[in-house]
Amino acid sequence: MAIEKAEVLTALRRVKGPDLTSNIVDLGLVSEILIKDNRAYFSITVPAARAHELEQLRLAAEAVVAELKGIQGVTAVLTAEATEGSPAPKRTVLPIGRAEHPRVQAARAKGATGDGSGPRQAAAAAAAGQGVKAQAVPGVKQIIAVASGKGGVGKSTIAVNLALGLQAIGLKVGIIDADIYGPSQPRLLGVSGKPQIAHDKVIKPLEGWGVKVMSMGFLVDEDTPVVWRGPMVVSALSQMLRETEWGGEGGELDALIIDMPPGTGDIQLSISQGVPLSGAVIVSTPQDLALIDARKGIAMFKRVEVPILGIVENMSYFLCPKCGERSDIFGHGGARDEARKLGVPFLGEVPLRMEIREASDAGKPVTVAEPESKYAQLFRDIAGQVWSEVERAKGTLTPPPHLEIADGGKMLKAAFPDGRTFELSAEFLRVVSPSAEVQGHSPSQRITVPKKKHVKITGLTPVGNYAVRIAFDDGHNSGLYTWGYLHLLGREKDERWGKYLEELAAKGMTRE
Ligand SMILES: Nc1ncnc2c1ncn2[C@@H]1O[C@H](COP(=O)(O)OP(=O)(O)OP(=O)(O)O)[C@@H](O)[C@H]1O
Repeated sequence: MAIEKAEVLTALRRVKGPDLTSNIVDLGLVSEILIKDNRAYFSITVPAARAHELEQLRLAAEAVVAELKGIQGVTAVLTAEATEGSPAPKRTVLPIGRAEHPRVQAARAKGATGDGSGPRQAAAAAAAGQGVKAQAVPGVKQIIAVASGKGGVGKSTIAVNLALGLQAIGLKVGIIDADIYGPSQPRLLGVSGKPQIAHDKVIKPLEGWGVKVMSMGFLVDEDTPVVWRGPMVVSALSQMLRETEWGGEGGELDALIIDMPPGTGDIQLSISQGVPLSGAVIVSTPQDLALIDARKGIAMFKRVEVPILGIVENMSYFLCPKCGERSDIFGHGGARDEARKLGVPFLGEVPLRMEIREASDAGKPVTVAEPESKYAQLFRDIAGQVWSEVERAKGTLTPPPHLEIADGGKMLKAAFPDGRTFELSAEFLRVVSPSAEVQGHSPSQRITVPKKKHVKITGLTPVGNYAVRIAFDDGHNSGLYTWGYLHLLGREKDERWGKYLEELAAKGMTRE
């Protein structure tokens, strides 16, 4: 049954205004009520100076609406009329601490399973940073936030290429666009349309280049007033996280990237408290101002004990397409210095390049558009480091193996400190090369075919202390094999890739 605005207004008439004589509706304090998917959103105008003491009023308003039959969620915020310095009165949401909603308390006391709306409320409350411990997200192993202290630094571009880079190193990946002020992931991944609701009201995510994608843009219309987008982002994100079928047929996602809204305000804080993040990647440009904001971002994540996986310096330098000359137009190296000072990993410098922008505009990010380019390589290297940092933070980092090229290059022997030794044929390694020419994470989506039969390994180049780059005699040398990936290949080569390799063999390829 759809919730009507009139019902919400009737309920709110039970709440007395700050003067305790009349109710908040008749006092004209309640804003336009927005109802989406049986979730109600509204604001109550109060004097800015009394925001803290009127928190009870906000809670009371949420509580009376939460009692309506069929309601799925309520978000009320206190706003103040800000007239100073602006020609037209403007509403600002007051940044107040949000206490736990009584209904959430009740649901939690019941183990958050009681009346069906309890868990959802608890999840929304968790996402709203209301002191509920972040719950795990079904179908997702690790969640990585990509954040920036300010807008326009290329956060979304880095996020999508990071997702594709992670996929290229053998992981199953999804991405959520939480940037309510300008959702761009579907466009970047060349995806259009809206996700379908499958069985049991579960949302089926869209998919672009093998990456599962959900966007705030699917749930919150562009015509939603900006003042509402902040509060809505938190509950819509919670809904998207927990009601989307991330796992599905392909199995659990190894990593879900959240393209965060730019900045370090209340919304970002709520997300980082309410979502079980494995860590955060901070994107910055080299300018001092951007770095100050990046520092704020790092401080915010540290405050809520989210590990910083590292900093990426984007638009780090300009490479002249004609002469190849490099200019440090924004200054350069600031993020590297900042990372050193703050004791967080520095993940890499991404140049300002037309190819990167054009590829994004065309819905085919550079990592898939030009997989052999140095930019794609760079994103795979960044992804490799990010993943190692995630594993380090979780205590699951695979220690380096002893590697040996055997049988005249036909075989790689990998002996891991856990005592396991794997023999991986050159041809198998070539086929499962984690380069971006390999699109998609399932064997059938992989398009890599060695350029010659009986391919051999010609060289191993260690990268950091987390991966090796393997060169083959057909000229391919851009695949980055992390220790974790090599271990996985050894463990699961038959189950995951056996059938595919048989198909290749049927086409005339051999496994040795
Ligand atoms: N390294 C780069 N080289 C060239 N263009 C880039 C690069 N990184 C990002 N851009 C371009 O800069 C613009 C802004 O990038 P993007 O949308 O990724 O930034 P953002 O930080 O997510 O922005 P917002 O905060 O507004 O969401 C886009 O047009 C994008 O294509």
